[in-house]
Amino acid sequence: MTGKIYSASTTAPVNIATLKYWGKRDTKLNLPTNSSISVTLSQDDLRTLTTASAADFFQSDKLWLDGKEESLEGPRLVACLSELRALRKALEDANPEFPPLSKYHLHIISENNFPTAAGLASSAAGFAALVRAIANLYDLHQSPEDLSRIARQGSGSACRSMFGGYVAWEMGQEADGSDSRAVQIATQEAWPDMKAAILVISASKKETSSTLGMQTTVNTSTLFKYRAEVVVPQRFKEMSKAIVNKDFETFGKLTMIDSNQFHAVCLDSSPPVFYMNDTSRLVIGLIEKFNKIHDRVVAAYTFDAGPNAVLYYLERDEPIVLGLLKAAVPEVDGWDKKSYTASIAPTVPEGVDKRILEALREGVSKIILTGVGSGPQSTEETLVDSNGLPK
Ligand SMILES: Nc1ncnc2c1ncn2[C@@H]1O[C@H](COP(=O)(O)OP(=O)(O)OP(=O)(O)O)[C@@H](O)[C@H]1O
Ligand SMILES: C[C@@](O)(CCOP(=O)(O)OP(=O)(O)O)CC(=O)O
Repeated sequence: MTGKIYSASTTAPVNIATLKYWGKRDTKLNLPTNSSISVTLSQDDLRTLTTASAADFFQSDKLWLDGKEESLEGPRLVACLSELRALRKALEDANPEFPPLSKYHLHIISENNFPTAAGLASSAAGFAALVRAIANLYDLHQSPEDLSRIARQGSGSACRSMFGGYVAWEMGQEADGSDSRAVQIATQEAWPDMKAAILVISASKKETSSTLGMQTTVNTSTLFKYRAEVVVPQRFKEMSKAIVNKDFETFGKLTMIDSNQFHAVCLDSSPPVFYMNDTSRLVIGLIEKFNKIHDRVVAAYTFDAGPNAVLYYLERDEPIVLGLLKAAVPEVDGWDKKSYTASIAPTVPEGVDKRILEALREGVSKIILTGVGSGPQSTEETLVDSNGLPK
């Protein structure tokens, strides 16, 4: 017997930090040791689509990710579901005519249009979509800031994917995490010409998870304390100001030095944690040289917990940045996704060693061209069929 299935679907974006979150002061609540900042990337290129559904005949909570059933027993998922259910329960208590969705089991179906667990921030988009979809299903009226506190418990960086544009995660001080949440620094419209090129250097699952890597750093790195207590608070103010002022020179410089410091504290951990590889380091060398030749910051690199490079640059510099990348990796997948790249000529600026470009060719498998984008969006597209199962 099947009864009514209630459902809601949303998409959610990936975000790539420009001031990195690395370290937890509370591992259960995902409370960070420092505030962080990120750019939300366009969902035209990278997105999670999640449908949350509830019905009185569902036998248990279930999650399907990219067509495969996954366990819902992990403490992070449990924390998100129980907080959302408690909010729905309060709404039902105040409005007895509402259907008792808080008592029904959930079927959650999700698809990422990019590789999962490959250092492309799938957990951020995934948990943001899960929280947003259930909040929509439950008709919750909490603000994105409030919901970001729940998404944070799924994966820290997920709290920043509750917003589009330029986003800060304020670390907060409270032991219960009530003030550790994401806020928007600037909308996508306020600084729309931010572009990003992702060089996929490896799309395989990483060796050391972010969760494990950052706890090794917190427990063993002596440089880490200085980063969290002295460097990041100052950098947070400078980067927020650079974003509001659309000052790419400062934004880009801070982005690069912060990525490098994050990887330095990883190296200062015991045992050391390595996320970048030789190709990643070639990208750093190339971009440093390129900026030097132009005598300004044209492109800024950043690397998360994996070897993939993300380059931020402004739209007006697209011809020279993509000209360089076309000279380096002309054959990789991804160029054909954007028709405007056909007219961009491969260009090697004088002073760039062609051997570096040739070496890069060996290590880069794909390019994703994207830019700043919006936050989660409700959609009519649904992943659930009339029996409450994945379509
Ligand atoms: N759409 C989704 N819905 C729910 N959970 C998801 C979704 N996508 C990813 N996840 C969860 O996130 C995990 C992957 O997170 P992980 O941190 O290992 O990789 P990543 O997010 O791609 O990389 P990084 O955070 O370093 O950029 C998956 O194993 C899954 O548990
Ligand atoms: C390097 C980072 O991407 C680390 C992200 O870590 P996660 O948010 O994936 O970690 P958990 O909270 O343990 O799920 C930097 C960042 O996104 O700020």
